[in-house]
Amino acid sequence: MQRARIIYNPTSGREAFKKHLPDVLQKFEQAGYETSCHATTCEGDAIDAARKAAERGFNLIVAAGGDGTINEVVNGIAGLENRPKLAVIPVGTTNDFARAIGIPLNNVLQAVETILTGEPKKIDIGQVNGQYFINIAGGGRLTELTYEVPSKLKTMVGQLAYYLKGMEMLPSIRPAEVKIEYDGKLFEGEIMLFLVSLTNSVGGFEKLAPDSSLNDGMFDLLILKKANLAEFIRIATLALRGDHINDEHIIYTKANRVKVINQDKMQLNLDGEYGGLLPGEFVNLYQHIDFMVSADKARVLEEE
Ligand SMILES: Nc1ncnc2c1ncn2[C@@H]1O[C@H](COP(=O)(O)OP(=O)(O)OP(=O)(O)O)[C@@H](O)[C@H]1O
Repeated sequence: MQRARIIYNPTSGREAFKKHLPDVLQKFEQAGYETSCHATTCEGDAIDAARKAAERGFNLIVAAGGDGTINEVVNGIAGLENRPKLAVIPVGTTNDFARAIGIPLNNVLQAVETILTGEPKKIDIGQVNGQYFINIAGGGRLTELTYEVPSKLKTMVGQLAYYLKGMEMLPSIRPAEVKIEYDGKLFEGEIMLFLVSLTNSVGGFEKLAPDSSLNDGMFDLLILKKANLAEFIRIATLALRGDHINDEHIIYTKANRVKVINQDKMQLNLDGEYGGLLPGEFVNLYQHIDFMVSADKARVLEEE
């Protein structure tokens, strides 16, 4: 008998998941899973809950929440030898990862249907300084705006909140002096930000890392070198269409390992949350987690 554990964040998004819970449980039961659930109680609780579920032999963990909840569930199991499969029901404010694996957003029952008709696929995740990430990591003042946006504002206006906060911060953004080693190459100089990404859709910029693949063992590394305000606005506009990658201020390349050594104090951003201070070495863990992806996405991944 297959066993599934649903770990859901009751505060996520518009708190819409709970009313669907009986239907969700029933659908997983009908599909042959003996299913139970756990509502997270505070920040970090999904890490513990996921680890316990893995240790108790659940075959599938279903994370219901936003990117923050999936990140925690992954952090709970990524270090274990025997890792259950993961599935995602996206009900958060930002659901970049669910979008990347083809799970429909903001429709709980459709998401469940997609999971149950989908396939497990081995997907890369990232590791840095003992922590794991699923979408993106980065550093530089500009990346800090993701956690300076108050969550109430996030829920109310979604992605727009990031842009507004970004506009407000722009004039105060200072470059930072760094050394970045990536797969044997070295960049040394002042940067506005660097990003190490696993998926191509980041904070509403769907073409920020246009070449990223979910299962090739490589990050997309993007470095934005020192730029003035006018240059920065021009590059951000290009980035909306994915046309930023040939700009002279940008380094955009694939890398399996990225080591960042900072001269100035620099915070690490992991999947949009504060992840401690840099320096750090980012390692791509090749096909480390089995995620249930949509049938369409499974076909695309097989063809890549
Ligand atoms: N019971 C709880 N009370 C308060 N916070 C919680 C609770 N359970 C989980 N959390 C925290 O809420 C954070 C955000 O959750 P999550 O990502 O699921 O939803 P979101 O905020 O709607 O979406 P996103 O993070 O994608 O913007 C998580 O990082 C988690 O630590």
